[in-house]
Parts: sequence; structure tokens; C-alpha cells
Amino acid sequence: MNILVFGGVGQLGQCLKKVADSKGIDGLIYLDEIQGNILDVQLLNSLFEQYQPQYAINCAAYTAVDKAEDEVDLSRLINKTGAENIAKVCVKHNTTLIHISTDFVFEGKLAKALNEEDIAEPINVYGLTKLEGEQGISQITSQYFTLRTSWLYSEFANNFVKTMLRLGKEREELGVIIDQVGSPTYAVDLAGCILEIITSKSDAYGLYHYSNEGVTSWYDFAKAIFEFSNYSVKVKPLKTSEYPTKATRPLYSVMDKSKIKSLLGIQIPYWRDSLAICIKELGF
Ligand SMILES: NC(=O)C1=CN([C@@H]2O[C@H](COP(=O)(O)OP(=O)(O)OC[C@H]3O[C@@H](n4cnc5c(N)ncnc54)[C@H](OP(=O)(O)O)[C@@H]3O)[C@@H](O)[C@H]2O)C=CC1
Ligand SMILES: Cc1cn([C@H]2C[C@H](O)[C@@H](COP(=O)(O)OP(=O)(O)O[C@H]3O[C@@H](C)C(=O)[C@@H](O)[C@H]3O)O2)c(=O)[nH]c1=O
Repeated sequence: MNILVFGGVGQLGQCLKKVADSKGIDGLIYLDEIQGNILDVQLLNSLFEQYQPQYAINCAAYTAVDKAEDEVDLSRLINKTGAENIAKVCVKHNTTLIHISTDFVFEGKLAKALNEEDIAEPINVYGLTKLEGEQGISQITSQYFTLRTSWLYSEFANNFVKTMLRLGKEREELGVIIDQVGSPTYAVDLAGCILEIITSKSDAYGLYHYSNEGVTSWYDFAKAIFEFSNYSVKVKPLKTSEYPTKATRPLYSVMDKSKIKSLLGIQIPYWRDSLAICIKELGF
């Protein structure tokens, strides 16, 4: 079985490789931005011709949340048009598409765990273009799984955990937002879930939510990162208004994961347990 992984050297792509290798799952082909540019339709066609993949996993995305506010067209090109390009080639080759989306499709004004039926109303450009990508895919093919996830981190690429550890080395005190609440997700756990979907051979296509279990704020997340890494950094709680950013972020973006849990019969790890594993993997 061949599985094409777009964005194969980004954070999630590297986690997929780690988990697939550890489980002895082969057939995954990890494509970087040049080998698998999702904006190059001709290239996509020839890759699908060559590999005749059963699955395509789209980990490629424009993920710079603040920069997206100024680069609307580029963000839309990658997150919407790029996703649609893959979906169209998937239809031609009867390939199942596994696509990744985000909690940032939600406005985040209600303190309620959001399920797949809840209305998505993005409040920033990144979230909007990711929602457009989801919608584009669902109009092109019915043979897709879109997994919305949140606050991804791992030992690979750039993420909040690595930023905190870098800043924690440089500074004695850090200010971190306490009134934005969500669920951190170890990208290795998400990679495991994606591979479960493939090995289960499920055809229950559609939209699913996946994050680690539990709820926290960025402030509490930072505190846990320093606790597990034994850094003695003072973390100061900030309100969103005290940490201005170009993009507005949802205040509450906790997702209900009942649908994916009942599809796969899985137990999802608690965020602190997974964070402890990641910090160990980082060498602490
Ligand atoms: N990171 C997070 O906190 C969250 C991420 N997500 C979603 O999860 C998915 C994976 O994210 P993550 O791995 O963290 O993101 P990364 O930014 O680490 O990886 C994205 C990859 O896509 C590549 N890419 C960009 N443009 C193209 C293109 N035109 N063709 C092919 N590849 C391209 C990037 O390459 P390069 O770096 O060279 O530009 C990068 O390697 C994304 O869909 C993201 O929206 C959802 C929730 C949270
Ligand atoms: C670095 C830093 C960030 N923050 C805040 C800003 C922001 O509200 C929050 C997280 O900041 P970051 O910029 O690291 O993360 P951000 O890019 O907002 O993370 C998002 O990325 C996209 C791709 C997603 O899909 C989302 O699920 C989410 O993970 O922490 C602080 O309060 N203090 C700090 O020192």
C-alpha cells in the first residue's frame, strides 16, 4: 500500500514517520515542499500516476497564524487551493484523503466542548482559510477524513513547547496568556490516530475532532512545560489584552472527541501525560 504524505517534513509529517517506523507500517512516502508542492497540479498528477496511492495525507499548510493576517492570498492558496488540488487528484485515482484542520475554525466565545456539528466562524485569516480548505474538500470528494486538531507540539519543527524552552533559557520571567483555553495535542498521538484510521480501513468518511484529553490555558501549559523540564522560570499570567498579537485567537476552543473515539475505539492520552513524554524525548 502506498500512502503519499504532503508536508512530509513538517512537524506532523515527521511524527507520522516516527510512529509508522515504530509500528512497522511501511508504504508512506514523505514529500517535502519541492517533491510534493500542493500548488503544482501537474506534479500532483504525476505523483499519483507513479504511486497509485490508496491514501494521501495532507499535512501541508500555511501555519503562521499572525503572518497570515498580512499574507491572506498566500494563506488561502496553500490552505484552500492546495487542499482542493489534492482532493481533485484523489477523486481521479480513487484515493482516500486524510486532511488536517484546526480548532481555530471556531470563534471560541462559548465555554462548551465543540462537536463536528457546531458552527465554525473563524476570527482570523488562518482559521478562515483552513475552513475554506475543509469545505472545498467536502465539495470535491466524499472519500475524505478531515481531522480538526489543536495546539500541536512535539519534539519536531517549531511549536509552543520548543518556544517556551528557548525563551525559558534566555529569560528569568515570561508572560503567558491565561484567558485562552484549549487542549494541547502531542503530534505523535495525532499521528497514531491517523495511522489507526488507515489500518482500521474505515470508510466512515467525514469530519472528526482530535486533541489530547483535558483542558488548559497557554499559561498552565507553559507552567507544566517548565515543571517537567525542571526550569526555574517565573511565569506571569497575562490577559489576552496584555499580549497583543496581529491575529485574534479563540478564547475557548475545546473540542468534543466522542466521534473519533467511538469510530476507532481508542482512549486518548491526557495532555500532561503526553507532554511529559515529549519533554523526555527532547532530552530533559
Ligand atoms: N501547528 C499547530 O499548532 C496546529 C496545526 N494544525 C494543522 O495540522 C497540520 C500540520 O501542521 P504542522 O505539521 O504543525 O505544520 P508545519 O508548519 O510544521 O508543517 C507544514 C508543512 O507544509 C509545508 N508546505 C507549505 N506550503 C506547501 C506547499 N505549497 N506544498 C507542500 N508543502 C507545503 C511546509 O513547508 P515549509 O515549512 O518549507 O514552508 C511545512 O513543512 C496543518 O494542516 C495545520 O494547519 C492544526 C492545529 C494546530
Ligand atoms: C510565545 C508566547 C506566546 N503567547 C501566547 C500567544 C498565543 O495566544 C499563544 C500561542 O502562541 P503561538 O504563537 O505559539 O501559537 P499559535 O500559532 O497561536 O498556535 C496555533 O497554531 C495554529 C497553527 C493552530 O492551528 C492552533 O491550534 C494553535 O496551535 O500563546 C504568550 O502569551 N506568551 C509568549 O511568550
